[in-house]
Amino acid sequence: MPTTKDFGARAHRLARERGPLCAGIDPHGSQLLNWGLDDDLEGAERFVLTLTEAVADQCAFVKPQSAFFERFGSGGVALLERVIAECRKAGALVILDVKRGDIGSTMAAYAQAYLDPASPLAVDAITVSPYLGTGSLQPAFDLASAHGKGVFVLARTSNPEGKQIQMAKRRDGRSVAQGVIDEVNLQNGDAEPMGSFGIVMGATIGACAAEGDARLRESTYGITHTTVSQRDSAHDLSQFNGPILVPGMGAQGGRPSDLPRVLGAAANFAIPSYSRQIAQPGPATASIRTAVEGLQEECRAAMGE
Ligand SMILES: O=c1ccn([C@@H]2O[C@H](COP(=O)(O)O)[C@@H](O)[C@H]2O)c(=O)[nH]1
Repeated sequence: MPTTKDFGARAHRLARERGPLCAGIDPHGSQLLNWGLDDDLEGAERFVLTLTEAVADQCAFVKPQSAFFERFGSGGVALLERVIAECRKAGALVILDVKRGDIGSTMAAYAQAYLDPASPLAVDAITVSPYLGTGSLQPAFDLASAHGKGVFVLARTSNPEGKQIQMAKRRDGRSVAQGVIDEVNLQNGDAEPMGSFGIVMGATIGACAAEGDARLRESTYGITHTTVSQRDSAHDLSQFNGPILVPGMGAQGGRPSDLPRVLGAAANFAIPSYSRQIAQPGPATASIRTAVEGLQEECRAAMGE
């Protein structure tokens, strides 16, 4: 039974309060150099703590990219723990972009690492990969449900290489991505205002199926989105009832106007995510805050809020 303490409900509430934007915290070598910092642990620390101070009380969502911390070894992981704690203290929901996926028994250990509140790396939600089968992610769904956490499953990623596998056709006619979308949505049931199980849809991908296409599928083939999607060029989000993390904004070319194009009516579930672009005006925190405010407004307007 979903409650107001669940990730979906908390995300919905905070996005309305602070805006839908997710601030990515990626201590990328080139970003450190842009700020006049060395590409080492000390530089990364200055970079991420400055960004955290600028965005964590302003944004509903903060998304550290684990890889950029892990490259510094145990010191980087300790820094990640610190960023998580600071962001949560400032009231932001932390989505750790860690893209885990493994056989069920190992997946349970990954879930424990990030979704068990007793873990030093506990966050509000994580990204996971469904390429060992969406069913292999069940331990993460279960632990998230038990602790009011969220899970975002990669469906259509923002990189051009993703299309070949994600848009491949399954035997039932749906694309691999559509199968993932439908399977994740089963976890959400009829949760209100939305469930805690989300998908990742890059801002740089093709448009969603128009409403008319979804109706045509039903009337012509007597099928619904949960069985077969007849189009392979588009995805159908008309029944999706969870948060949609949208990376690829800014540096990769995605714009707020892409949100309704890619997500259709589900754009109101969008969490548009920017990493490099929000660090660009730094290191002055006031400049970062002003840029984030502008992007929040552009995203809200594009989402029809
Ligand atoms: O499909 C995906 C999934 C995740 N990402 C991650 O988002 C940020 C994007 O960084 P930008 O600087 O805003 O381009 C990065 O951490 C990726 O690993 C993605 O880009 N696409």
